[in-house]
Amino acid sequence: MQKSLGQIVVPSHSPAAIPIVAPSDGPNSPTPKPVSKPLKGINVPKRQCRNVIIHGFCKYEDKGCEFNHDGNKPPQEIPENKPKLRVQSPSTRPTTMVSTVSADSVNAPVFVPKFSLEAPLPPVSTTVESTPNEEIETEPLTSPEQEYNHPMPSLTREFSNFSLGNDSPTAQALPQTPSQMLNSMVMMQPEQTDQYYYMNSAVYQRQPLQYHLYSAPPTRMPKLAANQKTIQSFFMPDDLREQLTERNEKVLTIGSTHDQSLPQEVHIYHSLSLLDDTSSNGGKFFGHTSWVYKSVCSVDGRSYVLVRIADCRLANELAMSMVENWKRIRHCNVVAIRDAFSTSAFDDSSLVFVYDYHPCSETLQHTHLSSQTQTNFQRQSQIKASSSPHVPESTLWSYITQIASALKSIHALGLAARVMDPTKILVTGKNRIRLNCVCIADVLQFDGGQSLSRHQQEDLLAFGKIIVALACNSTHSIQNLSQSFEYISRFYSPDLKNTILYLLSKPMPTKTVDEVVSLIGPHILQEINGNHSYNDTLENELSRELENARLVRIMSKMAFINERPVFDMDPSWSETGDRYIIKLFRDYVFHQVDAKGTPVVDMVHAITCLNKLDAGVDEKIMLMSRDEQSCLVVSYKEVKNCIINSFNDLTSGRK
Ligand SMILES: Nc1ncnc2c1ncn2[C@@H]1O[C@H](COP(=O)(O)OP(=O)(O)OP(=O)(O)O)[C@@H](O)[C@H]1O
Repeated sequence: MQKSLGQIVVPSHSPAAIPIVAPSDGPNSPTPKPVSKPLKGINVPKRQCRNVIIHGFCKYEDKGCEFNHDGNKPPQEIPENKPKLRVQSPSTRPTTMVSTVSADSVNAPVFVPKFSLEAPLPPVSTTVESTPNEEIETEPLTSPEQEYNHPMPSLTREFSNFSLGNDSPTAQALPQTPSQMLNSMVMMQPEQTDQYYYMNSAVYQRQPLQYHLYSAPPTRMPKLAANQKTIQSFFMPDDLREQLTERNEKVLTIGSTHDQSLPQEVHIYHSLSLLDDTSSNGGKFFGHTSWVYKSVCSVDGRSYVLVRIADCRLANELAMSMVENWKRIRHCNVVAIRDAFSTSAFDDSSLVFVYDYHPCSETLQHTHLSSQTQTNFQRQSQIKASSSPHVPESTLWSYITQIASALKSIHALGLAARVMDPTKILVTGKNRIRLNCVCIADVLQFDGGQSLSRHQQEDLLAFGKIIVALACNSTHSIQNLSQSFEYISRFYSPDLKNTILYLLSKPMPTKTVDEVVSLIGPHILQEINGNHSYNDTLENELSRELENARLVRIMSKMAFINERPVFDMDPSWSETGDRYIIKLFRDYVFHQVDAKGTPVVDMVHAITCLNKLDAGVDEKIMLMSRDEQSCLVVSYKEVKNCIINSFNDLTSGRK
């Protein structure tokens, strides 16, 4: 038999995923039907046209419709060489699987016309099986090439509908309570309604993450066969997923709405919440009270940090020009400043500096030098050399490298950090640090850059003090340097001690951050190596998740279509035409049973099938109806087209 697009031939090696079982003879089928394979030279009686049965006439009677249009006459014979498309019951030919369904049949819906009789009949494609040995004649809707070459832009549009992120401005401005939701519904005209509006909305209070629900892989894995994989191998490690989920959660969390003291809106920022709620008096910044808020920008929908300097009036208007200078610094170890403005929204004259928000960040002070983590410095001398230091040397070198790198960029642009303090350095994730609150000092104590070199020398000095504090695990260590160096010599390498000595040495013109960088050269290489390895690990994880994102999209589309009770006024919409194929495919992927009727729960099978479906490969599979009365051989590509068509139907705006 010739393979063509219009005819499906089951490949001999086709994986018969659902065993082909002869149907049991029900009460309604007392006699087995004869094999209906059209034999060469024998004419087959022509069958009654369904359009005549349903509508009383067939518009295509004179336009090539090959079926019998004379309701009372017995079916005629058709010429033997006329191409015939049919589905045969698997019961009749269980071994050769004569599923001579047209490939186009996957697009066939359909006895129920969607359009009125006056309107042109929907051009449906050639044939589909609904029960064994039944055929329906149709005209192809589009050429197969047209169907398979689905335009990319429309595909992209469809996928963009699946955006579940909440980082769009629309998503951020969503109603939070059901009553707000109701109000917004009332106010919205039907044509304004975004059909995905509520998909993105956080209507209910977000619940805290249930970390205990994340299960780790068993500690002892059973020995796996070569073709077996653990379920964990498909997904990213739990700890990484937890970390990323927690960050996403932090970004989405909007502060307590009960804090009425905060303004609803400050400039273009709303949903303010205090980031540091431990102190009721705020922090101190060059003698000014400061507050740190997380907020959402109404322009781009992203979260930002607002550092507010309360009750502050600038003596020199030029001071704000420093913000533009600082905006030029885009460095991975500096929290980027985005904007600065003065405002009376807090019922005073406040200066507000806007920074990028890095969720789940802690200050260096909090991570290593808080009252709980600090060791009593007086007892340091009693600590034995055999015990390990509080901050491992590799971590200290990582910090030194990152701070040196940040300072190098800052000093190179003719600026000084001036915020070298453990409370102004953020730690995010493992050893990832960033200088925070840059620029504020330059604005509050504006001097037109006259004391730049002094400030740069102070940066290096403060850098040295931070490392001493971290190494000795005490902020007081700097007050007793001889004891501190004794401790450092005991626990850390001479390289580290020399670097600290250099940073704490007397300020002089030759003492620059460039010198520091050359001093720590070998450790920078180590840091680069570590970063590359970590990047490789993350990329590896990303590549696996990439597949998962594809699968979620295609599964979501299937879920939108399958078992939909009513669409287009048609209660059987999800059971007919393209949708029927999708349903059978869903059964093929997820609802298989073995010979004993036990469910086959095979993740590898499901993921492989879904990947092939998403890629739209030409490989053919055999789908079988639930009553096992009919089977259909289709390619993944055809199933994918069915999904695309049906999803387009759903999203075309028809009611
Ligand atoms: N850009 C940012 N991204 C994410 N979190 C931040 C950012 N800036 C600050 N934070 C968080 O806000 C908290 C408060 O910041 P702040 O600068 O006031 O630190 P602090 O330790 O309270 O210092 P101070 O004692 O001077 O008030 C920090 O602990 C940090 O977790």
